[in-house]
Amino acid sequence: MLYSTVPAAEKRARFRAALDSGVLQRLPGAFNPLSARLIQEKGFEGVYISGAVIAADLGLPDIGFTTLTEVATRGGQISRMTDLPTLIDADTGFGEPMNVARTVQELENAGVAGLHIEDQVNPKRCGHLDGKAVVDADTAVKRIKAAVDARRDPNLLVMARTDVRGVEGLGAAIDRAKQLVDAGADALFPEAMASLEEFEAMRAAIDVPILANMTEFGKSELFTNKQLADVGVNLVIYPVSLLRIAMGAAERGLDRLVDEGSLKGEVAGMQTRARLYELLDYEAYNAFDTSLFNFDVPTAR
Ligand SMILES: C[C@](O)(C(=O)O)[C@H](CC(=O)O)C(=O)O
Ligand SMILES: [Mg+2]
Repeated sequence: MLYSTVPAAEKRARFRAALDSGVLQRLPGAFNPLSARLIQEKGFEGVYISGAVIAADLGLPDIGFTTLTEVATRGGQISRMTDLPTLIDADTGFGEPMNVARTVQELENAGVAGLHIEDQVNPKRCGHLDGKAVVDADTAVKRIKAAVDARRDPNLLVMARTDVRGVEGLGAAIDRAKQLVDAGADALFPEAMASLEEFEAMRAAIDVPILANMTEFGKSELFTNKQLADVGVNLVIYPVSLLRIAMGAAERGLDRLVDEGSLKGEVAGMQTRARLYELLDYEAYNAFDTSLFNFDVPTAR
């Protein structure tokens, strides 16, 4: 009830240990706090908090409109709903290296287990689109150094994301990755990798955990967990997938309502009231007041 009782420091320590375990960590993106509970219940190892989803949720394109306050607030709302570690998208760090330092402290306060900072210029864009641009190595390194120096919990995972692959190719991306790891990055997010061989080459070049971004409609094929584990990938994110699934279902439902004048035909595919209450742990709130859950809930699933 109310929810996670696991302190952020403990989640971070567990995340570090899990990344060392050799087991692929699967992090679906929570599109709201409630979906983070679903992710935990289904047995995933962590929860991703996507910048693209936070922006889309606000009806904005993912080009750097969201503020640190909005992202940290959402990070806190989602992190408090799960015992799992959360990894949050800190975009370019919301400004200059000095701003990156503040970003890290605010996200740390929000209770996330890790965050990633990317080397795109502002305004940034989705890493799987053409026409993006990256900052020079010196600026990218400064962002990571500022992040590492600013954290107060040494277990807060500072992940460097490089977008160089889509701009200058794999060789340049590997060079950039090495510089970011030398700057103190605990893990690496090589964006828009084109093949398993590219992940393999990145794996051979650096010795920190590597993330694969299995975003749909992007530059990477949707590899299986086994394919990714076999080439030495340590974490995989499905950043926007649950939002896409939910919005797809919402659109189909609305079309049916227009066509049929009722949602009767949709009910079988809906989450039931019973299941929603189960996820909310509704019954547990009787601990405060036993009159709260004194009714029958239809159990049909
Ligand atoms: C991972 C990502 O940064 C995100 O914000 O979720 C996006 C995802 C997407 O737009 O598909 C990205 O730049 O890859
Ligand atoms: Mg993003």
